[in-house]
Amino acid sequence: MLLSLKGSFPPAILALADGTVFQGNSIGAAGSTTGEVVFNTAMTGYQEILTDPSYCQQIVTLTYPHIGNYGVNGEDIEADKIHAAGLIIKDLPLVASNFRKTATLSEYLVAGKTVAIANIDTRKLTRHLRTHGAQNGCILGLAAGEAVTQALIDKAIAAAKAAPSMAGLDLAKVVSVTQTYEWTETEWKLGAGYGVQITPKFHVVAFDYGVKKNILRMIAQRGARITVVPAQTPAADVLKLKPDGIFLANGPGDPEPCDYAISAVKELIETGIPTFGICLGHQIMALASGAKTFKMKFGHHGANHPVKDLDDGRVSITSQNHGFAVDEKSLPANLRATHISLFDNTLQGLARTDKPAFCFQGHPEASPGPHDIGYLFDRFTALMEQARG
Ligand SMILES: NC(=O)CC[C@H](N)C(=O)O
Repeated sequence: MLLSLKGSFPPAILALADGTVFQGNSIGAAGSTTGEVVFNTAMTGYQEILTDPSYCQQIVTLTYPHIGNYGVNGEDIEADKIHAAGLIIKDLPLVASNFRKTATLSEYLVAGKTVAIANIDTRKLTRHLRTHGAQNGCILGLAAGEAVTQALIDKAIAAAKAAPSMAGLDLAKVVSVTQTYEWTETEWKLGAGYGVQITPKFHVVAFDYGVKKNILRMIAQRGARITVVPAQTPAADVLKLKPDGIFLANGPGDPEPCDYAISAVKELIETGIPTFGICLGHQIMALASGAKTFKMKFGHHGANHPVKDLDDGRVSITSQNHGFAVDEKSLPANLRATHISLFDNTLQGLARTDKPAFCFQGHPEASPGPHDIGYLFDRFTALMEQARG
């Protein structure tokens, strides 16, 4: 099976900035891509991962060996296009089968102009990234009939070395929308697909730093109509919309240079409007409250990360995708730790002690992943109920 696949796809090269080179097959668009190479351990959900805007300028390695088994469909998307800079997998099965399948993974990557490599030793690559840390890389996907040469390998290494470092990059404003829009779509149900919120109880304003659609669906499911605003919207413009709650989205890049977001959030939290942040939104809430963030060695990217709720001891299995984290030692007096990662004890959740504002580093919306920590969305709606009195 593998042999016939190898024969039907042109060669591809993956080069890391430290000069490590892998050779495999190009299963996506022909061409070249660069980005920070990270690994994700989720067993399913490659379409949600590829479309997650938080992967902008990152090349994702999937550690699960068979990727593409169920093809792709029109529903499992977290944004309207692929945001990951590239994809690295071990084995692309020749047969993709699912009742919702509309195309194969390879067709989807080509249509989405995404460069991708298969048939490399993803275990070896992952061990390398774990030992040496996430680093920049380049995938060269050759055209049919082209052969790998030393000149092409050197070109890929040079491109990997020249790619910008993720630390210091403000990408939230790059992926954010430019126009405000309304959101009413609710969660997916087997047989019915996505629903619509027709009787909203709350109005939530969501900052789009690179928002995943399933976050908006889960907020809408709980009775909100949502106005999604561009990342650089000033606090005064948000207040004019008279929100019952404010949501700070996930997003790509380093949170520290997002000064526009940090100052708007600082001002908004002070008003006492209930505020909830996820991932980049969590990091921005922490920075707006006076804490500090740092770049992790290889981050958390997966769908099986145990996280402990420090208030009740409950452990949830969570979806994760972050390369930066909030430094626990930097927490000011009005910010308290609510959750920690049981993998490495890093901070996973925070709450303000003086305002109805809280945030979470992982992904309670899953997509892909388990729904254990979906209770955080209920906490947000409970805060909006309380604020109403
Ligand atoms: N998913 C996210 O929002 C990621 C946040 C940030 N870009 C990080 O890598 O830590």
